[in-house]
Amino acid sequence: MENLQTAPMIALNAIAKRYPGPSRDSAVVEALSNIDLTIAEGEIFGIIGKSGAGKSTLIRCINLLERPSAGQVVVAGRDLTSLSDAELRAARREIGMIFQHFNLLANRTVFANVALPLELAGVPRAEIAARVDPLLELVGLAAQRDRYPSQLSGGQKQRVGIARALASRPKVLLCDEATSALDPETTRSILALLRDINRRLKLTIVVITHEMQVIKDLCDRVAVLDHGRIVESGRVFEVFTSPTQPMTKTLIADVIGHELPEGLLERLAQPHLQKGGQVVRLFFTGASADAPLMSALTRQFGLDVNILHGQIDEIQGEPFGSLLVLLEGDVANRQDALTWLDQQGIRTEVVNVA
Ligand SMILES: Nc1ncnc2c1ncn2[C@@H]1O[C@H](COP(=O)(O)OP(=O)(O)OP(=O)(O)O)[C@@H](O)[C@H]1O
Repeated sequence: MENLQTAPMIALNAIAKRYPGPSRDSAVVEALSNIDLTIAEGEIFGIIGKSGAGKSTLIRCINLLERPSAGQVVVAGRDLTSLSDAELRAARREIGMIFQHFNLLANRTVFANVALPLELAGVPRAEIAARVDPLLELVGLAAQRDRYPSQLSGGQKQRVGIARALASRPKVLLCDEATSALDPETTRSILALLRDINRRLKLTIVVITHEMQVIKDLCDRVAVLDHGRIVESGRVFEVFTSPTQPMTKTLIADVIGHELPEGLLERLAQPHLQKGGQVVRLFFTGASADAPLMSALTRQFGLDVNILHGQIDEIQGEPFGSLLVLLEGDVANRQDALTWLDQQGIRTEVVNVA
């Protein structure tokens, strides 16, 4: 079986990027500091961070649209920072890029937009047609072949962008806020297309976005940037369900629903709820989400369990969620139950509602 961990497609080694400050006397802007990142062949990797964290700078360092002030950028085994201009132009053909505002040429048809990188690379006419038509088929735009960008929807324009990026048969696709200008339904269809081409072409995809739902639906791994540094990284499931850094928690708060609904805590503060009981939040991930816990708490520890609130979600088929329960019963038994839950791999949080 193929092991994606063995072949790094992208390695960023100790990357730094400094920009001159806005005026002669102002301090240098440290847009990126000491970035080490390895992305495996065939992976879909997300980079998130607040505005100004350095996401655009980082993704543009991967194809050297921005030249790092220090460090090495290795793509498909080649150190791009050591190449001559001509070598770099050739190496860039292995790295496609798509953009938030599509960047299509208005006076060219769909076909001619996709053909452009091949024309620039001197590919013969007959071969261009033989390569572009299957790409239009792949992105679902065969019927729009001779239309102009102004005659297309946003989603169709991004499909042209994707086909154009794929024209030079890249190994890596960089996506710079590629769905941020699209409505949710169109976003889903573009993400499905990206997943499809990732699988069919074994394309390595790097995504920067402020849309956490995109990371949740699309990416295998994610890195969190804060002030130009990677503060947390790992599998999307781990990072989103067990974030360790405050910045990560802030970024994912809306999409993961760790916050309890407004008004619920107020209702919980009612004195009769608290008498002889304790409000506890149980966090489930993966296999533990399916375990028959409630009956175990009742049978093994003699507790009454009332479910007050619950939510279940999944990240690419892996379930996770939380349950807010009122545990009633003997204090020692409640304590034993919490210890037991911990041993079952269930994180618990006693909710202070006083
Ligand atoms: N060409 C430039 N000259 C000077 N400073 C720059 C330049 N490009 C970016 N910066 C600065 O570098 C830092 C990182 O910017 P960057 O655009 O990479 O962040 P970002 O995370 O992509 O933000 P956003 O989500 O708002 O696009 C910011 O402080 C920004 O002002």
